[in-house]
Amino acid sequence: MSLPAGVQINAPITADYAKILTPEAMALVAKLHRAFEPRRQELLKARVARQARIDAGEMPDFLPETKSIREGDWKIAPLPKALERRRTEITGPVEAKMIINAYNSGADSYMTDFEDSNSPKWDNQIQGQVNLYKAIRRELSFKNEAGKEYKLNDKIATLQVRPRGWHLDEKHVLIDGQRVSGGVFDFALFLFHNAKEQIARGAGPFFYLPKMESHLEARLWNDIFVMAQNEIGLPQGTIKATVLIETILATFELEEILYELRQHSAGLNAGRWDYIFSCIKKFKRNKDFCLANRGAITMEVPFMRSYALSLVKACHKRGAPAIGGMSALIPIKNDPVANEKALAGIRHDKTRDANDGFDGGWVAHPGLVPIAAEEFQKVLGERPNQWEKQRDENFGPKDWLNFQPEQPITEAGVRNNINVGIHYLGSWLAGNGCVPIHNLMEDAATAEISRSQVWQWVVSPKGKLDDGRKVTADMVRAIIPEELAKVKATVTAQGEKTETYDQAAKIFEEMSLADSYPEFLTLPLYEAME
Ligand SMILES: CC(=O)SCCNC(=O)CCNC(=O)[C@H](O)C(C)(C)COP(=O)(O)OP(=O)(O)OC[C@H]1O[C@@H](n2cnc3c(N)ncnc32)[C@H](O)[C@@H]1OP(=O)(O)O
Ligand SMILES: O=CC(=O)O
Ligand SMILES: [Mg+2]
Repeated sequence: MSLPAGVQINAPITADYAKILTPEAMALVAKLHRAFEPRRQELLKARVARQARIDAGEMPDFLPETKSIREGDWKIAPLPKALERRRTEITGPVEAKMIINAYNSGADSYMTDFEDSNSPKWDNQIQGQVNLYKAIRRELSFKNEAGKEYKLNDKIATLQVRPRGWHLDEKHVLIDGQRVSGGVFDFALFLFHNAKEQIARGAGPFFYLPKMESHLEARLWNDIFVMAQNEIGLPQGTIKATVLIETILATFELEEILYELRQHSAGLNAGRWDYIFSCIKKFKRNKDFCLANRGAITMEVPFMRSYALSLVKACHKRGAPAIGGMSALIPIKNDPVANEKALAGIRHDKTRDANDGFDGGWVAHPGLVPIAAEEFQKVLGERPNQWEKQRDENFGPKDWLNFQPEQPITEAGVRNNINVGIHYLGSWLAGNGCVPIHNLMEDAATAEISRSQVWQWVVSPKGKLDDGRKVTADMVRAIIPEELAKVKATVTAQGEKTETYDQAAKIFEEMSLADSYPEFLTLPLYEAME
């Protein structure tokens, strides 16, 4: 297959993949890479430098140089009709059956995911692009092993696409000998093949942008949008993107992020799981900071609540949608009592978000769409959104950095983190990036919390169990084989292979006991995968 000069693909290219990896589409990838890769690398270096300053005791605050943006009178550009109603947004990995089920779920919108819920194997990435290409043209179908056929309904959800974050490379694609950004690769291929088709069908190229830490990172996406629109002949402002506020540092730049993307913004989303992970990651070496068991860090604890309400306030002040995040609760089969409890938990989550002013929220599973829809209906009635609802609290650093509760930390909590971490890593290495574990949705973001808590409880003087024992490296080393055995038994009982789980346990131990904390668990995992 012919590729533009300087472009190399070191992975299999099937006949279907060749329809995506065309010379013209790869030329766009190469153009964006050559124009913007130096800036991506600078921004990644700036993250490392900032982390070093935080490790040395610097605390984040509002940026003095962007005061005029926070105080200025501006709004984001008007949104297309297709993005006015987003009460229910279902999310999920880019597999054919799940794409069809999500599109047909009755949700207003569907965020298809190359990120947290996707394991970025070459085949997952490119087959995902093939699936979306077909789905947008209504050519996607699927038949399961029992012969059940899946097709798209007449009425389907509005598509939004989440490319990978700035930290991830696509190692199979080299441009001038250098790895391309995973996010730029996912974005450019999708946009090149589908934007005009989506517009012709009454929607548009809509994206979700993950894990950003500053408005300068948002500016990079904006500049990429501008060049990509020019390259493929789309009017400026056609692309719309919702930014996930899922790092503690981004909370200090909510309005700046909206401002950078104001021609392309579709609002902000409260990505709670990566947010908790980011709080742990950023302040993990601060002796005063140590969060309790994962289950105790709910949306109702003060630092999470102040973040969520600040996000609604910033969005509505700027005419932008505020979209709520995802509860990890999912329907539970074969246990009606536990199922009722899980569904009540979802209802509670959506009721709170709707009353707080969010315009919609995420669900993990089609069975949860009607519940989320009902709760938003109660608050919104006939209105498609509540962009007009203004909040007037003035939360700031002392609220966002008030990291409580610190207790309980229990042996069960340590074991749960180790069990979930190994289970998720093993599944990810096998190519599945979203897994039900102990009746909860687990993806890269939730697994990051688990492995980071183990690291922090070992390192922090506050990492003590409720019975007085200190969490130590020896304790973790002793628990890992016990939890690995439990994980393997569970996976075997589900009829799946366990061959990736020993490696997962090894990587988990290395990551949670290393002196130098790996910035993302997906970085060593990605190097370990083909
Ligand atoms: C922190 C964040 O980033 S959140 C965003 C990322 N996370 C996600 O997107 C979560 C996506 N959700 C999922 O992957 C799944 O719901 C899981 C893994 C949590 C649970 O999956 P399962 O145990 O297979 O669910 P279950 O067996 O109840 O599924 C029933 C049906 O619903 C489908 N389904 C479940 N979740 C989804 C979904 N999110 N999208 C589309 N279809 C779905 C299943 O494919 C299955 O279809 P079938 O009956 O036609 O075979
Ligand atoms: O991407 C969402 C999150 O909660 O993380
Ligand atoms: Mg996330």
